[in-house]
Amino acid sequence: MSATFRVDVTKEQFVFSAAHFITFAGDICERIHGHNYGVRVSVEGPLDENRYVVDFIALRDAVLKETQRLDHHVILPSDHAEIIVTQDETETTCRFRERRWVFPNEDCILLPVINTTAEEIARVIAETVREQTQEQFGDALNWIEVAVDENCGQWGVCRLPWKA
Ligand SMILES: Nc1nc2c(c(=O)[nH]1)N=C([C@H](O)[C@H](O)COP(=O)(O)OP(=O)(O)OP(=O)(O)O)CN2
Repeated sequence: MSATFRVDVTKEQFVFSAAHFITFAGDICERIHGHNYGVRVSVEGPLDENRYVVDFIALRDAVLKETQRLDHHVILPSDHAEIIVTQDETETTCRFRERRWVFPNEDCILLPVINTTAEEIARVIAETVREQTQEQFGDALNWIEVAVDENCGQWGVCRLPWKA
């Protein structure tokens, strides 16, 4: 069997603090609460002329850009069937049945997810990092995986093929 190679990057700076709430079991909607999310990223592929899969630093910087974008925001889903998010010039209003939350626009990040679970947030980070680094890293890689830790060891993980 031939060798396979992968890089894993996880840094203290990858922690982002954000508020969210999810629905589960059909109609239970959590109270808004926060997590200090942690992130790990992995990429698998052949070694290049430097004997790298990819440069740690370039991968680190792409993830940092995304964790910094999410840090200190309320993360809301844009694709949930019942959490309805609307925005006017200044405010973001979020409704779930009879409940309503209102935030300044600048405090919110809408993600293209059904529910803001760790798995879904991992997918969004993986898609964004893949898109940002694809030109630089080329197309020989096999996959990218992002893991998001919601609470000291509760990880949601998403692996995407390198070629979208
Ligand atoms: N597979 C997943 N399971 C759960 C997710 C998730 O994203 N993926 N998310 C949640 C909730 O968001 C929940 O709020 C998790 O938060 P946590 O603080 O861990 O909940 P606890 O009740 O365990 O909190 P304590 O601080 O430990 O009391 C649930 N499941």
